Amino acid sequence: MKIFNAQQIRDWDAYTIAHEPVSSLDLMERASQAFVKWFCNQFVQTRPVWVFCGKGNNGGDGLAIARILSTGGYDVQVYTIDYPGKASADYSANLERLKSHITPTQIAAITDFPEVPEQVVCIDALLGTGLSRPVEGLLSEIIVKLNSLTNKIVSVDIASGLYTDQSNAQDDVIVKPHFTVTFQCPKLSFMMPQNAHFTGSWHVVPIGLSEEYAQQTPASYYFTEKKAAETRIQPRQKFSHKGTFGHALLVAGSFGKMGAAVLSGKACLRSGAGLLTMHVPACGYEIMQISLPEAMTTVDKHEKINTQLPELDAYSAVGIGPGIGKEQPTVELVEKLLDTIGVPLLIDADALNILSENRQLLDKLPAKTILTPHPKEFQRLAGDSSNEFERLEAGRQFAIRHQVIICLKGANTAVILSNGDVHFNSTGNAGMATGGTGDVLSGIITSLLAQKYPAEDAAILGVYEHGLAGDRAAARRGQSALIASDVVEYLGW
Ligand SMILES: NC(=O)C1=CN([C@@H]2O[C@H](COP(=O)(O)OP(=O)(O)OC[C@H]3O[C@@H](n4cnc5c(N)ncnc54)[C@H](OP(=O)(O)O)[C@@H]3O)[C@@H](O)[C@H]2O)[C@@H](O)CC1
Ligand SMILES: [K+]
Repeated sequence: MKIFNAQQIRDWDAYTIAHEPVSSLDLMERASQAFVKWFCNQFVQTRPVWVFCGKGNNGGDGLAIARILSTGGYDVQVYTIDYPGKASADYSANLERLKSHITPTQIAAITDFPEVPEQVVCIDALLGTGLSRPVEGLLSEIIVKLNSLTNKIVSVDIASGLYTDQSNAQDDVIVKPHFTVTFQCPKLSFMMPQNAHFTGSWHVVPIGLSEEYAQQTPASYYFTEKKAAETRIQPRQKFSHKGTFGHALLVAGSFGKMGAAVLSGKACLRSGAGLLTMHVPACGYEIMQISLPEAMTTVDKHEKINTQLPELDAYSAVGIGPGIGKEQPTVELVEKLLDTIGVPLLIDADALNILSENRQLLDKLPAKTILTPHPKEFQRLAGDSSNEFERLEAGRQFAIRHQVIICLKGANTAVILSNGDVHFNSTGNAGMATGGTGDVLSGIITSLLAQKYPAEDAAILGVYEHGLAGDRAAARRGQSALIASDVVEYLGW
């Protein structure tokens, strides 16, 4: 699913109005009905609903939502806010329509803000995607009040005060909703961990905006859901054999960190590679043979670290990094690998740190190499950023400059392609913030590369399936108990 920016969303709206055709007032009605449908599934009719409306179209939605809920039997009160600025035409039209159902109360000063009983669900329809500047004055006082309540808050389209596609300042006043019900597509700002408090649990509801516009309008940002991920899966043919599915090489492990090698190796096999060879230091030989009998093992001459590059001819993809450490002989191994590799490559963990500390190696990265940094590793690679929008932009510039693919790990892992397009992942949960899950991801993606998946598909699908396995595991045992081995256990597609 494409993620459009605020201007594109306005254009999408206008395109739909012109081409469907539909009046903007009817489109607002459709959006409001879609919101109400979600709302009625979430909150029973006995919950009183108070709607706080600004004067733009977001406020217009609020008025229409209030009317529809009231017609549907909810006990609804409406608060309009008296602040400088002109009301939109559809807001005014909906205010007229509302009057035969509900008499709104105007808030002219913060002292007019009502006492809100505990049971009330508050709907935030103050400002939407038309936000153009920080919220000030009475509107900001109202947001502060709303945020001080213990009541459930549901934001219409986007939390009031939150920008759609740019970073807010640290001290901006923004609603902190429990839920956001957003129209037609997720918003870029929802993808940023810094905004988690300002989205709550967010849900996209379709409002029938033009499919044609969505298809023909280029976007730089995408949200990878089930369908987008599954279309990338290559079905296995009946007459295939293990040679069909490639031979992966994982260079992993060091003394005390053989677990990283085991986890990535297991994940690699569970992700469909025909054959797997693990290259590990001598101390890891028995560990690998016992814990991963399905894999072959080549051992380094060094007891504790990897120093030698195995002959690469036999392999269809290579993954390097989990648990390897940063000793000088390992740095040399990474350099030699970059000088000689002719098959798809994944670089993770300490191999990324080696790149950060030996920056001349960056110029040797083969095109479409997949890098899987967590935020700290990414910072070492690409430098500091003052917020997550800036960090994402730094990631795009890095990916374009070096022609690599970056999986920037976190909630909604961002897969940044070498043309700068970003695919945010929809799966995964906070239980996966535990040691070893990154090693699992490396194994999955290396496996897909070995099976000749295009690098973009390997990254996007690998990240999706990794998160999905984590979600299955969390559903079975809860987030706190989740460990990386569980993610491997629940892989499967
Ligand atoms: N897209 C769709 O398909 C559909 C969208 N719909 C709905 O429309 C919403 C977008 O509507 P919208 O453009 O009228 O924006 P919204 O945020 O309500 O108000 C903008 C007004 O507020 C003003 N303003 C800006 N910042 C301000 C501030 N800090 N403090 C005070 N005022 C501020 C701004 O002033 P200006 O920037 O022009 O000076 C302008 O006058 C969208 O979120 C969704 O709910 C659905 O109804 C139907 C389908
Ligand atoms: K809002």
